[in-house]
Amino acid sequence: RSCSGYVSRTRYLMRLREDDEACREALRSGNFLLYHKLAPLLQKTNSGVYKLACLKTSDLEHVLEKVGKDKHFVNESFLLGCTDKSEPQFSLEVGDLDRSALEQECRGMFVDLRKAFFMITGPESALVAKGQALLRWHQTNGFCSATGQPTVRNQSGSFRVCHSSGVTYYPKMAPVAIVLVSDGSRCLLARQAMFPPGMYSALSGFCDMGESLEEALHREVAEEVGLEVENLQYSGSQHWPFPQSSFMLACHATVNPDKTQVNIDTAELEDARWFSFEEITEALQKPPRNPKGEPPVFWVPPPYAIANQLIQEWANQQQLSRKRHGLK
Ligand SMILES: NC(=O)c1ccc[n+]([C@@H]2O[C@H](COP(=O)([O-])OP(=O)(O)OC[C@H]3O[C@@H](n4cnc5c(N)ncnc54)[C@H](O)[C@@H]3O)[C@@H](O)[C@H]2O)c1
Ligand SMILES: [Mg+2]
Repeated sequence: RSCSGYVSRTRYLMRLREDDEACREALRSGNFLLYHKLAPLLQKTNSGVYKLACLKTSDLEHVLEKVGKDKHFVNESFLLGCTDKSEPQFSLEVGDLDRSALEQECRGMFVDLRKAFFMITGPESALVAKGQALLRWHQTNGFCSATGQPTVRNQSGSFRVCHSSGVTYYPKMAPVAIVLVSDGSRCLLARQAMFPPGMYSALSGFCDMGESLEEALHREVAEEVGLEVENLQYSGSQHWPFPQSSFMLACHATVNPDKTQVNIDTAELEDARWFSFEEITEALQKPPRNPKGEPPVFWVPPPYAIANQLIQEWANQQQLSRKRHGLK
């Protein structure tokens, strides 16, 4: 076998996506994430931290039986991926079943994704977001927008098809450009009125149809703060589940240090300000969110958000150049 574990897992998933029969077979040895009206099921571990609940097929069938649902309901699941051991992972919406009975049977609780996402960590956050995104997409694409006829899913859930028009629909993400603008010694962060008190983030905006990432970045910065950016540098990307599936494409950019006067689009932003290296390093060390009742202090998005990665990279870069110039 010349295939690496990664390649063989990828090929296996490819087959499950395309081959209904193979996917139905895989449901027999699956790991299932449950969602109740899109809220994922979490379980508290012995050490008191929360983890994503993951049920084996036989456990899920047992739970379904207990709450009075046919075990074939398992077939309504959607394929998400597979574990390192090539165990297929699925998500299943159980919103029509009794919530507290399920919670009791599974010894867990359904938690709104906005909370759950930050209660669990690392790769599990990405998985729980992906599971919800796929369920939501299927729930909102049940009909063909050309004919109004019902669409039919394949077994894995990698697409839906309208047999009347022949149109195939694939799950979608909306591309978003996010950019951390620097003037060389300060970086520009902004807040929307709906952000939690005190939180500032990098500038962002949905890409328009037909636009490149570069065009979207230039346009968003011009629209939101009235500046012209240059020296775009790609940093990374992530799927972001709020409010719905966004595909975040993150870059750094600079402005001429003589042209830093911001002119805020107040319809979009409540505030936009330049922050010093010292302010940023302090914010990066602060735990997110203010204790209740205290006046808002400046803080930045938590580590899992790609905005945090951009801010962290900028701070590292500043630190390096300060060292080079003999500053502390
Ligand atoms: N992960 C992160 O670090 C991070 C940081 C900042 C923003 N975000 C995400 O980026 C996305 C865009 O943020 P924004 O508010 O700056 O966008 P934005 O500046 O484009 O403003 C949002 C407005 O754009 C319009 N719009 C255009 N296309 C849209 C589409 N496909 N879906 C929804 N609205 C669309 C709507 O009128 C909406 O009110 C959001 O999903 C947000 O949660 C993620
Ligand atoms: Mg924006």
